[in-house]
Amino acid sequence: MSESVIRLATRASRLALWQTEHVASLLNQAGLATEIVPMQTVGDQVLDRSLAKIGAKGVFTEELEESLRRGDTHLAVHSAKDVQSTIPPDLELLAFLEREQVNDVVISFQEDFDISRTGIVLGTSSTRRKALLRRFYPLASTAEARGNLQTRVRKLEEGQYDALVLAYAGVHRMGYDHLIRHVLPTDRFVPPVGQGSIAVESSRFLDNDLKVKIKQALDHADTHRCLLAERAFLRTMEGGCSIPSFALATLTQAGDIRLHGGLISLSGEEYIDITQTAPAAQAEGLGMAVAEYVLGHGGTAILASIREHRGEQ
Ligand SMILES: NCc1[nH]cc(CCC(=O)O)c1CC(=O)O
Repeated sequence: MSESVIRLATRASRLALWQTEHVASLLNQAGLATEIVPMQTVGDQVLDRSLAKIGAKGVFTEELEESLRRGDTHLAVHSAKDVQSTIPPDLELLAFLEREQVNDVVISFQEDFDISRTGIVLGTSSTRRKALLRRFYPLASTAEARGNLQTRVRKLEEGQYDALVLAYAGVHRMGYDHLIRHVLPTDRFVPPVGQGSIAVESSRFLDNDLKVKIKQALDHADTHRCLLAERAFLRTMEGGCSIPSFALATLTQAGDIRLHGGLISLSGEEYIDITQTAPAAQAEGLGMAVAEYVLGHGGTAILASIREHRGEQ
């Protein structure tokens, strides 16, 4: 095998492979040869519990990071949403790919599906989606839906739920657009940090010239700036994927960053959010400021009650 082939660590799900093939094709266009190395993560193996209950950080990333450390692979390709807010010191996030539409969507095989109807069952395992649904669609109930997208869509087709609530990015990439019945608005269903972008991670010790080439081929500067703000928000919230926090950064026409972030209680009753704007160079400070506002205006109490609730289970 030639030394110059870039080995890409990825989960083995079809969505992860699609995303990694996308990364590979951008690298190939830049003249870099690639090889895809699929692997299983804890998140792929433990399917009988919600992610909140598995609890461990990095359920979809740790095995990929271990492979970077061993030098078995050069890059790990993740859904940005699945990447922990703090990266271990021997690793770094090299690039964020241009973001796909960020919305959550509702998919169903029922052509006349209406989310406002009484008594419908929505499949989701996300604490954020469950809480937002309780707040905005209190007539619906939710049921656990773990597993990769194909598994969830099969369960939907079998009638285990009336509909699934999912990220548009995954639905679109897997070719399920024809099942979309509602596109949930981002001002209410604010997405989780990173949704819709692909993150590329490497060892800090990867050759510097190669890092520069990889960044040039993959990184989308505007997305990267937005993700810096969102990830600083998440770090300050000390949330991780099991906390129903949300944050969406966008660029204004003037080139500033606008960050809408918040937190919702599990019952959906309490909802704290704020939008702030700052110059793009202060992306991380903006993320911290929005999180500090949320924590200081009831967020700390919500987090404490979520932890207490977890302790009881
Ligand atoms: N948590 C699983 C996961 N990780 C990334 C995506 C979709 C792609 C993305 O959000 O970037 C999904 C599925 C979903 O939330 O519906």
